Amino acid sequence: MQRRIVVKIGSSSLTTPEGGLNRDSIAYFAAELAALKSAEIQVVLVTSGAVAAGFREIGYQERPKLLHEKQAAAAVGQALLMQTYREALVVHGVSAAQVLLTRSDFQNRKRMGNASMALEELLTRGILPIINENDTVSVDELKFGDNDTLSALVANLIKADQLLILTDTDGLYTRDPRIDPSAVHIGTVKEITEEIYGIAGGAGTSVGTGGMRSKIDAAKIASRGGVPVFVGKVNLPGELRQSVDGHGRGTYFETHSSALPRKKQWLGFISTPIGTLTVDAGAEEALIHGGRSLLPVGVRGAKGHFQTGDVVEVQNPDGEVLGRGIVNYDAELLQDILGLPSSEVMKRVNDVHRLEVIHRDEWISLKS
Ligand SMILES: Nc1ncnc2c1ncn2[C@@H]1O[C@H](COP(=O)(O)OP(=O)(O)O)[C@@H](O)[C@H]1O
Ligand SMILES: N[C@@H](CCC(=O)OP(=O)(O)O)C(=O)O
Repeated sequence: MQRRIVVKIGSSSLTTPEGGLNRDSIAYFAAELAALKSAEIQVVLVTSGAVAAGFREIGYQERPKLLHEKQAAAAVGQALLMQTYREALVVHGVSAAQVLLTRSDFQNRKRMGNASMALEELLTRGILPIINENDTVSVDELKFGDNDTLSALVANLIKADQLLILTDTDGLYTRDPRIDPSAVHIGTVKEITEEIYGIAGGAGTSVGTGGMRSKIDAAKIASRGGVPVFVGKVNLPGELRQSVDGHGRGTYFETHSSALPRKKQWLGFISTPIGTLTVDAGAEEALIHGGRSLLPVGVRGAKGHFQTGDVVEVQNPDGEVLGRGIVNYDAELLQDILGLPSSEVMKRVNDVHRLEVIHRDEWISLKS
């Protein structure tokens, strides 16, 4: 079985701060990607840079902030981006395909099936799929915004062996190194804890969007999908291959667990919660450490107009998100029984198919 890698390149590595594509960078990445393909590694590229590449040509002085302006800039920039990649790749005999995806595509099983089949076919035929968010049609609440999350979902979808998130810094530091030059580099992260989230800051430049925080989010999604992640910098010949082989300038995020079942990946990282439940300390313990289901007795409050079968977010009284699950009651009925012991619930309801508010098989913990 051939090794399969997803490489994500951020705007900061592809464009100049003033706007516009850095053609030398794209030529460099094209050579590095071609070298992986020559080594019989299957590669999918997730690339940002459409907005940054297009905004000057459309007449904006700086990276636009309004959604419709970003969408217009991306429409110009995406064509430029693909054209530049294709020209740079053809020199190495590599043919590229454009794939544009949105978050709502991941929420639709059929569309995901189609994307997955198309990607498989492209890889089988030796083509390099180049993926970006379909910025021009993405609406605000369904946007990835940065491509880090998109790259993690793609890595899980195609069951990649590794995800490499390339950026302008050589990985994670104890603080944003642009702000604190004495920050210490972290070579390996065994587990993504609250502490790791605490040290990751926002974007470093005016062209980048997600910063280190969104890379940690992505690393979490991929590692829960069973895909190890590298976040770092490559700009020397042969350095992408070295990074794949574990000798890169960056941070390696390990994965211990085997891949979560697809249903749980969907629940945790793709679904859109319709409501929020607040649970007490006993229920938190049962869900997080006990591997148990959520019973009505542990629910303190419910917000939102959810129906049976919808996804809800679960939090503790401090507002900390504990996870997500599929709820077995609609909001109205749950209001009548929350806090009640199971014996009492059984007296009041007669046609629910389960007593549990969230069954453990339909729950994913998101607590770090
Ligand atoms: N703890 C940290 N360690 C390293 N970089 C950090 C940290 N916190 C914030 N950053 C910033 O994240 C930036 C990379 O993210 P971003 O600008 O979004 O790049 P990209 O366009 O490649 O996605 C770095 O340039 C750095 O300034
Ligand atoms: N889809 C957008 C990605 C936005 C962006 O800047 O993302 P990133 O550089 O990965 O933080 C684009 O191509 O401009």
